[in-house]
Amino acid sequence: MSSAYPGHNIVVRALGLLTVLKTFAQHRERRVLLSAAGVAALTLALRHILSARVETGLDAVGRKVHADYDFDEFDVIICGGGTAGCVLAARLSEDPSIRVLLLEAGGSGTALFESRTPSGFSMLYHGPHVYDLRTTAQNHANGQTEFWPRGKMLGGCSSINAQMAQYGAPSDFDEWASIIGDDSWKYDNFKQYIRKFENYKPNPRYPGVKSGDRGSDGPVRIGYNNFMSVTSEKFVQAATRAGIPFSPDFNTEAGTKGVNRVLTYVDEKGRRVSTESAYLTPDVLARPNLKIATHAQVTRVLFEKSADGETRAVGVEFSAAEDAPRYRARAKKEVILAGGAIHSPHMLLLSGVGPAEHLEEHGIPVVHDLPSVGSHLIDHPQVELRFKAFNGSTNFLKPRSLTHAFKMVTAVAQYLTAGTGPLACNIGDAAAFFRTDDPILFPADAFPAPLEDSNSGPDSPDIEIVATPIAAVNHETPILPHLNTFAMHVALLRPTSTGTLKLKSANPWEHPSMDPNYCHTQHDVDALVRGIRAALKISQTAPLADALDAAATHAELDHALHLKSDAELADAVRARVQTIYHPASTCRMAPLAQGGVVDAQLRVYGIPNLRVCDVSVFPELVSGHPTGACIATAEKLSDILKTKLGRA
Ligand SMILES: Cc1cc2nc3c(=O)[nH]c(=O)nc-3n(C[C@H](O)[C@H](O)[C@H](O)COP(=O)(O)OP(=O)(O)OC[C@H]3O[C@@H](n4cnc5c(N)ncnc54)[C@H](O)[C@@H]3O)c2cc1C
Repeated sequence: MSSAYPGHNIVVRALGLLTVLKTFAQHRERRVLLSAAGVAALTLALRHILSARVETGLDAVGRKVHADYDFDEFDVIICGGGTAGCVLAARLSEDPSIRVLLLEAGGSGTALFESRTPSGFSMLYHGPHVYDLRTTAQNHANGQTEFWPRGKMLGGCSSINAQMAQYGAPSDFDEWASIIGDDSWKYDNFKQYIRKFENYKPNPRYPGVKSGDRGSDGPVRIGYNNFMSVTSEKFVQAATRAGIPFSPDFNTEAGTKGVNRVLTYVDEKGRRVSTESAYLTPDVLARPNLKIATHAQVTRVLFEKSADGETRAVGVEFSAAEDAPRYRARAKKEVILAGGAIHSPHMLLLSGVGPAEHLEEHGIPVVHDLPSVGSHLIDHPQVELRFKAFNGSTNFLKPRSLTHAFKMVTAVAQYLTAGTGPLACNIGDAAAFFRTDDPILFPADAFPAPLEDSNSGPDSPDIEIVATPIAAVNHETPILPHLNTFAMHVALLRPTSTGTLKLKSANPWEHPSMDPNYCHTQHDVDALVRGIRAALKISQTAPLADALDAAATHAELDHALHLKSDAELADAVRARVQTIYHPASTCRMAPLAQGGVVDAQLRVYGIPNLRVCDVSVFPELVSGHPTGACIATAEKLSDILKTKLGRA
């Protein structure tokens, strides 16, 4: 249930921090040091947490399911207060005539130190604020299951992501428009919603970013406010020398190819900008027509049939826990699912909307037979290449030695006083975007076999290399923690393998089964092999080559990977593929006959007042990072609904 007072949160968070530090306090001298670190960290936590607010209790918005059928009524109920959900809640409630209820399964993200601090997100991975999900065993990737974290808090994944603000190529959105047959999704029309959320202030240090290309009045602060590691700076220079042009701004009409440090969702005080922090500001939270219930998991949507036989969503059922009371709230006009790529299709299936046969298998009464719910699950697969660096690693953020603890104390002090330093590093601080048919990187004499072109247009990339000043096992545990490490994450942006999401059971508290079908197509393996070749070339180009220890031979390191044949690299891809956290497209916006779940206005086919709005509606995965397109999609739906429902 919701915590009753902010002080409770402060104590819990501070204790969490101290527990982390305590792990390393095994010797007396470390204890002295760590007390200092503990005090600094506690102060930091307090500073970030004081804004925590009392959360709305479930009783305030619903009546118990068995009490009666006279439950509280809203115009719009939003199920999921994540990246898209917070945008919808804030924008729709701008019109005082629209009564909005936002139901979120988790608590507040801004109240969490690990979320607000750009480098801290992986510390949340296996706790209560993140869905600790795993894929099914991957048949084409050595039978492995993959860790798939998803944010369970206001802001959703925008509260735990790597804060990289690159939104996808213009042709990706033109492709969306062509799939759904509606030009309002074309980049030239859709970009107004990107500009609407952006808040970029020109910076003389980055003259290449043209103010006309970036929005300046929106709620989402973007900029180069993150800390940039020395090794990633060298990566940018080496990639340029290896043949990838420098790009002053990844998000322009000219396309998204090139290399640079990344624009981030980090503000000038060095804090993460999530959609909770950007949109659910105190003035928004004070609106009498907006109610937000946290720790409120929607267990199903409620439907009624009208006299003319039309099925309408009339409300939702929700609860704090499996064994806690269930509540209901009534939606007079619209129900919007914004649970993300995993939980929006999950909510649809639990509510009886999906493939009839699959629902019947689990004993769920079929409300509407919609075969494509959960199909077309797609993700960006990646392979992490690991190197020993001479310095510059952020390994010490997970301290393992006295030296690390010293560095940590310095970093905490730097962050506290100036909002910068390694704690303000978003971890993925630089990136290169290019194509597998680039003639400079892949000359025909060395790469004679052409690959299938899976791009959305001639200027969009299909490979991204993300540079990180740390190499980690399972996304969080540093490899060789006593060494400085550096990693390049080679990600395939336009995979042709797709998979499915299905129910494991009719129990809303059991997560569905997710099969992204990694490396099902040979194309995906071959394209990743090319990406790895390019990354290895960059690793051997100055000045990055001089920053990496080419003589390091540990089995966990990839300094000798360039000696392998393509067939050996293909084996390595299947053995090492993992997620870069971008699952999408499980409730696709596409024509019904082509596997669609929602139409161009994000209405679920067959149920006109039930909509889905999050990355699950992406017709195809963008060739970049999904948050920007997700926020813009929510901005667009808000405009559509305010025109339809509002008075103002
Ligand atoms: C570790 C990580 C790093 C990433 N890095 C980047 C990056 O650098 N840049 C980028 O652009 N993208 C990044 N992404 C991807 C991006 O953050 C997501 O694609 C995007 O935020 C998803 O937004 P969404 O609205 O679809 O879902 P989410 O933001 O996941 O929101 C779904 C919300 O619904 C809630 N919910 C779920 N089920 C229910 C229910 N039954 N009832 C009530 N509430 C429910 C959840 O708790 C959550 O708050 C990253 C993701 C992760 C996990």
